[in-house]
Amino acid sequence: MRPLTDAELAGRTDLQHRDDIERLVVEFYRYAAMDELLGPVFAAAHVDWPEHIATLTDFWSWQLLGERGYQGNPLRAHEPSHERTPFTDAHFERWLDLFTSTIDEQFVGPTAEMAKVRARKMAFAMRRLLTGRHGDHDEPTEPIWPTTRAGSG
Ligand code: HEM
Repeated sequence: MRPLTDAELAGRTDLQHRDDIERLVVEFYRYAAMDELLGPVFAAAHVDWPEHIATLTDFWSWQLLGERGYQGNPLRAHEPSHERTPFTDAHFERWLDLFTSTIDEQFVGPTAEMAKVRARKMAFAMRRLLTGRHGDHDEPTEPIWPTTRAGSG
């Protein structure tokens, strides 16, 4: 990713609406799909991009804006299978690097900060659950997702 110009930095806003979340998701997967490490994972999964982008927009709109809508099971979606070898630490690190730098490139503000914190917690928790390892000492050990759905209680 190239360094941002002053004009680009000045033009950033926070993640406020579903449209912003969708833009984040689109930009993130643009980088992820082209990435030398992550790209082959998505290619091997034969990802239906319009559907995946809609699902991930639902997921992050739930996480960051509290909107209902996401119906999936993220952990199951990342389990190794006969078609997919397990993700390594390098995959998780790259995923997090790209997600964080996409946010910094496009957005600034409290929700953008929360997105980075949530992504980091979820990536470490997901890694721990999928690999059975306990990971770094300073990483969170609380449940992977907020246990209540937005609007459920
Ligand atoms: C090692 C890093 C990661 C890789 C390589 C990866 C890759 C994938 C792939 C291949 C899918 C399935 C797409 C499809 O079949 O359409 C998927 C789904 C998904 N991923 Fe990841 N992912 C990673 C980390 C994460 C993290 C850390 C999060 C959450 C913060 C996340 C959130 C999701 C969600 C919500 C789905 C959709 C699940 C559903 O179907 O409901 N991923 N990911």
